[in-house]
Amino acid sequence: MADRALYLITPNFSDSAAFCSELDAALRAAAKDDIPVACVQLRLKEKSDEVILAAATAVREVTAAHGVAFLVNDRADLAARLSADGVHLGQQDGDIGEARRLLGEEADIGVTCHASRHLAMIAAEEGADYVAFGAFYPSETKDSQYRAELSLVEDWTLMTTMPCVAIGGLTAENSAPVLAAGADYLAVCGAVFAHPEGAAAGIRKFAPLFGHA
Ligand SMILES: Cc1ncc(COP(=O)(O)OP(=O)(O)O)c(N)n1
Ligand SMILES: Cc1ncsc1CCOP(=O)(O)O
Ligand SMILES: [Mg+2]
Repeated sequence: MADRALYLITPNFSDSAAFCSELDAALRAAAKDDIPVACVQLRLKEKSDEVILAAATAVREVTAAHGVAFLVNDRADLAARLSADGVHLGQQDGDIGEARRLLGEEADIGVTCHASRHLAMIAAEEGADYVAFGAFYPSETKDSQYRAELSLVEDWTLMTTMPCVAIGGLTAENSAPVLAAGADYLAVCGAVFAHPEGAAAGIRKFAPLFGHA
């Protein structure tokens, strides 16, 4: 994954065609304005495997067209069936070693570490490729009982070279301190996909954070 970039997380969509059209518009806008996008994580909750697999096929067509990595949330087995670029695992989503076995050495395996340096150190020891800290701000997408502080990111970047993702209520307006603290990726769902003027307008707002007016 490219460094210092957006990490897009899908909303829990039902209409794949409509979502893919929004995603395509967002990725076009990002490319035009030079806004780096490292990956798209397919995060579909409470859906059957068949629904996830069909949605994944549609979303991956869009990510592939834009040269953006495609990650699956929660399910290393589905990520393997899809030959996805990686998987994001929460603390209850299975074992990093098993995900590595299923996905191979090249896959990106990320792990939710909430607001805990201890969890991040364990994930690093177990072979994760990145750790995710959050929530930094209240999120409309997912309630989180954890609140991460900027100092956690600062400490992590001093301690290790392992990339870290920041997540939770991130917007173009509140993310500058998170990047300044050393976060490699800004994981964003609502600020892009729930933007009132559409996902392309949502993603354009992030341009100044990546050095573009
Ligand atoms: C990049 C990233 N960070 C954290 C999460 C949250 O994962 P998890 O705690 O497993 O919660 P769900 O997303 O599965 O509800 C994530 N998905 N992505
Ligand atoms: C999956 C997840 N985990 C912690 S907050 C969150 C949701 C991120 O979405 P948003 O960018 O809309 O807050
Ligand atoms: Mg999960």
